[in-house]
Amino acid sequence: MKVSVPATSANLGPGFDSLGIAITMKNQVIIRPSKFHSVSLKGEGANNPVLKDNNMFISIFNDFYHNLSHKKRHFRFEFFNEIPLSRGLGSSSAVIVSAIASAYAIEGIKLDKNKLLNLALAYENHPDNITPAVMGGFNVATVQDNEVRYINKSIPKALKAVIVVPNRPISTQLSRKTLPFKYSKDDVIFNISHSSLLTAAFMSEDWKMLRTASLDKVHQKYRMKQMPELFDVQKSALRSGALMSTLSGSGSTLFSICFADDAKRIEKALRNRFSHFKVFTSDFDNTGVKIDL
Ligand SMILES: Nc1ncnc2c1ncn2[C@@H]1O[C@H](COP(=O)(O)OP(=O)(O)OP(=O)(O)O)[C@@H](O)[C@H]1O
Ligand SMILES: N[C@@H](CCO)C(=O)O
Repeated sequence: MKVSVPATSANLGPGFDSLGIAITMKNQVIIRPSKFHSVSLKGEGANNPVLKDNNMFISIFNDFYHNLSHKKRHFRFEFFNEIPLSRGLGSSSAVIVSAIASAYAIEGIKLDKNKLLNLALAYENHPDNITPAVMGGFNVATVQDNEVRYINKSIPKALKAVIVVPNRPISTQLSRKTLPFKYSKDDVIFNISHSSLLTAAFMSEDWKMLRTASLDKVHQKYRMKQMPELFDVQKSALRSGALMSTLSGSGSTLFSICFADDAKRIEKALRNRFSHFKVFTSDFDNTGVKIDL
């Protein structure tokens, strides 16, 4: 059985804890019944001993598997990870979503995507990464009465993402602690209006509006101060023709959206200037989690 889950970029500027989008970069796991428990890891995190010995996927999978099945079985887990850890591309959401989906699939139980999303919420209480990880595309989401309420929109092929991944991680948990406890009324109004405009721009495919609509006063500047070079990455991306450029999730990745025809030029400009970072272009994913039995 094989499960794959896309990487995601959350917030998209002003939509803190609410907006998120999926790209084609993904994590994949193949699970087979086996005489003994064993784990193989390829790609991102392959040399990280924590992922072998105390793997978040295995512990979430076991929680669900033991509740769903009364048989005692062992499995071989083969992980192929493309999503870098703690870089703001939704690595933890991908793990949560794939572990829950796998436990149901291995027991042959069909799991509705909305139920999967609500189960994932127990492990990540903001819905902006888990919603695109499950559904694909652009998503605006909130939580009410312990349920994710969302609206989803596919992204056309005419758009691509140009992504700059710094060589230093930022933990979401720590990064959230750098944010203020209180915001001024002006900043709150600024973010509500920009997040609303950004959502409307995605829904109506008014791409020229993205640059203005993606401005934020709630989290980016506080977080980017930890790695001031990110301000230069953002300015360079916009100067090279990106439609918008925002801190991805809690960082450290800078995520730019552009017209497909401009992607190679923007990627080249960013690679020339920030050769010590990983720079690449990606398509958007409109499918979300995929399960092959
Ligand atoms: N492939 C993986 N296998 C097991 N655990 C993982 C894997 N990828 C990430 N994790 C866990 O998730 C943690 C990273 O989560 P964190 O929320 O800090 O970053 P992120 O999800 O990549 O970023 P963001 O939420 O900003 O998009 C890692 O420290 C590790 O515990
Ligand atoms: N909305 C979250 C995304 C990262 O998980 C944050 O910015 O902290």
